[in-house]
This record gives sequence, C-alpha cells and structure tokens, in this order.
Amino acid sequence: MRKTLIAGNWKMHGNVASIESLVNGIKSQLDSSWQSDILVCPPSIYVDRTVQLIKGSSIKVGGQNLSQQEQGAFTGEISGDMLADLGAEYVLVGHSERRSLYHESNELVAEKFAKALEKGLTPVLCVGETLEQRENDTTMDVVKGQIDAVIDFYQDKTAGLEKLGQGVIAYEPVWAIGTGVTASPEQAQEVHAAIRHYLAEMNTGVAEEIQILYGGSMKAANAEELLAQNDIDGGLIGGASLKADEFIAICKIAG
Ligand SMILES: O=C(CO)COP(=O)(O)O
Repeated sequence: MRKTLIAGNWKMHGNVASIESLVNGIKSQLDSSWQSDILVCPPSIYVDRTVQLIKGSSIKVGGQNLSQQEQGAFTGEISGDMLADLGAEYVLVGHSERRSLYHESNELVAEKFAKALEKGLTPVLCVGETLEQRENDTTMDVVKGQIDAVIDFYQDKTAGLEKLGQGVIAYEPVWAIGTGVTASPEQAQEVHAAIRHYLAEMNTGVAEEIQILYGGSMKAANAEELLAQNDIDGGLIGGASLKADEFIAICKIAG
C-alpha cells in the first residue's frame, strides 16, 4: 500500500517572517490522525530555519535542488551533504524550471538523483512534457526518456531500477505549472498509469511501490478528484503551498 505524500515546493518565495508564519500556520492545523506524509521544500537558504520551525511535528523538509558534485570550487552550489547536514530528508531533482531555465539535461538530473541517494536524501524526480510535446503526442516518449536517464546512470538495469525505486516520481506537465490550468484527473491518471505500466514491464515491485505525485496547479478545489485516482499518490504543490490554510486543506483531503 503506497503512502500519500503531499509536498509543497515554495520555489523562490518567502522571507524569514513569512516562512515562520507559514510553518506555524501549517503546524497548528495538523491532525495526528492523518496518514499522509507532509513535506515542505523551502529555498535552500531557509532549510535550516524551516527544520528548526517544524521540530515537534511530523512535517518533513526537502531541498529544491542539489549539486551533482561532492564538494569543492563550485560557487553558489549546494551539496547533498549540506542539505542532509541541516536535516533535510528529501530533495527535488529535475524540476521543469531547472530543466528549462538552467538547462539541466536528463543526464545531469540523473547524476543529481544518484548523488541525493548517496547522501541519504530521497530524490523526487520531476518529469513532464511541454504543451508542444503533448500536442505532438510525445508525452510518454519525453517522460520515459527522463526516467530512463536515471535508470541508465547505473551499471545495469536491475540496479538502476532498484535505485529509482528508492526515490519518488512527480509528474508535472509543464503546461499546468503556475498556469492555473490543471491536468484533468483523467489526463493525469493516464500518464501516471502509463508510467507505472512502463516500470512494471521492467520491475513489478518498483512499479507497485513507487510513489507518483501529480504537480501543476493543484489546489484545495481540485485535489480531491486528483488524489482519488488510482495511480496518483500525492501532490507536488507550488502556489497553493504558500498559503497555510490552502496547503492544510489539501493535506486534510489526502488525510
Ligand atoms: O511546479 C510545481 C510544483 O513543483 C507546481 O506549481 P503550481 O502548483 O504553482 O502550478
């Protein structure tokens, strides 16, 4: 039975005061009977503070990105060790904004995925197609390519699949991110099921167990329908995760 994961990606938003009020707002409304995991991914500079703020609650903290490098002369980069050192448990890799704005290739994202695992962090591999790719009917080719790169990073396919299975996948259609246009529950479920089917052809255990989150304009008003789909195991939420009441409403639906 896959556990639901509700994750907030705060992107480059917030300051000390707003993050304090956001975390306290979420914390104060948590219900200990909820079965889902709750994760927040602040900007890296606020990871430390967020970890302090969530203390005493079940909320987990993740980074939004990490370097594929171990350490050294890489000005401006954040290593997996640093995130883990501060108490982060997860890290996003390959968010579409990183892929498009910072030219992160599938291969680079695979390196980051591997580095995260090596450091004891759970990588959340973000995958998804642009509107043009969807219109050209290449959604699954794109998504498979993004997943294959992670598997192929390892010596053999069996090891690669096992490593992939230690992470989380987030399907985030680029056309639905920050646009207010959500994939319909059917559209999202179709891709989630296709991802699971693709993995099942290679390793049924990994396919059954891996959490596949949906991301792209998810909010309290559409979360119920999306989370009701068989292959949607949670959400990766941007804008709606910046408001405590809205985020908590989604967590409550996930229950
Ligand atoms: O990119 C996202 C989460 O990583 C989704 O962002 P929005 O929820 O703002 O569309």
